[in-house]
Amino acid sequence: SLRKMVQEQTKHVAICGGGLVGALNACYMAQRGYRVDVYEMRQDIRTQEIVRGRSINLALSCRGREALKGVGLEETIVKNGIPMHARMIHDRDGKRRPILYGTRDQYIMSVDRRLLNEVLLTEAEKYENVKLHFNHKLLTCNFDTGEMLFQNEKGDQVKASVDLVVGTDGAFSAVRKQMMKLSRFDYQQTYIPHGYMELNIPPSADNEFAMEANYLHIWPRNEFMMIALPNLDRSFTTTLFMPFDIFSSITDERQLMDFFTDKFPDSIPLLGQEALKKSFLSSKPLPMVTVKCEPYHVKDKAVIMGDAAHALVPFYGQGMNCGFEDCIVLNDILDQCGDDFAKALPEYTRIRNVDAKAISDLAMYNYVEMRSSVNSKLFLIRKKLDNLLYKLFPKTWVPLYTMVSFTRIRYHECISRREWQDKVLTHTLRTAAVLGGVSLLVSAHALYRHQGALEMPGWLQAGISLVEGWVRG
Ligand SMILES: Cc1cc2nc3c(=O)[nH]c(=O)nc-3n(C[C@H](O)[C@H](O)[C@H](O)COP(=O)(O)OP(=O)(O)OC[C@H]3O[C@@H](n4cnc5c(N)ncnc54)[C@H](O)[C@@H]3O)c2cc1C
Ligand SMILES: Cc1cnn(-c2ccc(OCc3ccccc3)c(C(=O)O)c2)c1-c1ccc(Cl)c(F)c1
Repeated sequence: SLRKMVQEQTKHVAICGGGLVGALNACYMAQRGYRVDVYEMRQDIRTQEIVRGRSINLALSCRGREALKGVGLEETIVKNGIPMHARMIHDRDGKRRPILYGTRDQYIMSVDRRLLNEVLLTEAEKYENVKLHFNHKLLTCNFDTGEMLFQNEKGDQVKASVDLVVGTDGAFSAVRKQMMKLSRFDYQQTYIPHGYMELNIPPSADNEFAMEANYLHIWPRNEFMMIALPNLDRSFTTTLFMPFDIFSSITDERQLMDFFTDKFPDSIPLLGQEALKKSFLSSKPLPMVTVKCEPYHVKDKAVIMGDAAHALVPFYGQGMNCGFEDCIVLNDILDQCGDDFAKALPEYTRIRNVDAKAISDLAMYNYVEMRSSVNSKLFLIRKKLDNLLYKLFPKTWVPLYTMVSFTRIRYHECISRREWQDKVLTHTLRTAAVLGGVSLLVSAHALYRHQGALEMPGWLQAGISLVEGWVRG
């Protein structure tokens, strides 16, 4: 029948992992007319009750917004987010200084992770060619036949076979695990010595934000960093980043209060002393892993995206933004290749791998930089200098953070442009210094001659002979 023919013609795709990237990608593939089955190992998060004070939020920037726009969701998400126009740097003496991210329209957004996932799942479900399967954990998949084996909540095994397996199952991806058995699959992972712990700054007594709302609050203390992003309920989700061995050295209330009084004194009244003690001493710090691998595809049968392909350390706030941008990149390539997976998948690896590695390196660079040399003074100086040079040379000195967060310049190009800018700037500054120095010497020399001074000071003679030598050389 016609229906059977159409069904044969229609690409059948399984998306393993209904997290942020999987749910978004389901919308992109549904838009292409594919038959989409999403398999998520957890239960439907939309049925779980909301736990107050446990909201996790994420910084959404340009790349992620563009991806949401591609499926008509940007407005919905922006409406439910809070713009952050600047960083608010907290000094140890409690002083707070804002540094703008750029112009009025250059801001990042604080969005609630759970709400984002729910909106994406609900949007995906609206497509009649999308089916969501919760409580389905992928066990194995066969890249020759497209067969997949799941385990459902009853412990039964469920089989499925499709034209394309999409692995969006996160940093510990089962699809990637299968790929690792194949020859010439490169893989590397690194756990960093820092852990992170989420704390909560509740609204103030009169139910207002306890700090300025439209800011990314940062307490940079070299090897300790803390950030706070605002929530719609006027609380701030606060994340403390610290080496695991420091976490484990704080075992009682005294040690905890000594530590916070020394490092983050202004945050104690905001977090609430009793709440801080309770949540810190009852939580375990979580690990952060970075994963790099190549290729992202297997023949015309499988592709991995999001954290499954490139888990980043969170020191650039780009993991989700990068995973969302993966969806645009693959969608554009499918347009160019006319939905021919044999062509599109190798092209996806060729294009995306170099950019994912670039943002992974940038995130790790930020981690190393901030851990080793960035306290609040230096944070301020570097960002103010960045903004000043950007004002003076808007075409040549675009801060790296601006390129990464407010443009869709390919991640690897952000690095090469930055290196070029550094070269240009150091060359310009050196030339200016030399020219400045030479003109200083020449005018000083002329001044002395004019005043008939016979004996020129030694530094002037040395400088003049240096310049003569340089000019002759
Ligand atoms: C502390 C911290 C702060 C962060 N802050 C930011 C930020 O500010 N901005 C930003 O852009 N990013 C941020 N990130 C990164 C962001 O959280 C991730 O990049 C993003 O969640 C990746 O989405 P994903 O869908 O690829 O993976 P995940 O969100 O991990 O989703 C994977 C899904 O797959 C499911 N799954 C796993 N295994 C299986 C299986 N075998 N079968 C079926 N389903 C499976 C999981 O249940 C999950 O639902 C942060 C990360 C951390 C750790
Ligand atoms: C969630 C999120 C969204 N963006 N950023 C972010 C990251 C780095 C930044 O600068 C690095 C730097 C500052 C000073 C010197 C070198 C590098 C800036 C900035 O420029 O404001 C903003 C984060 C974030 C995530 C974790 C930590 Cl620990 C953190 F502090 C911020």
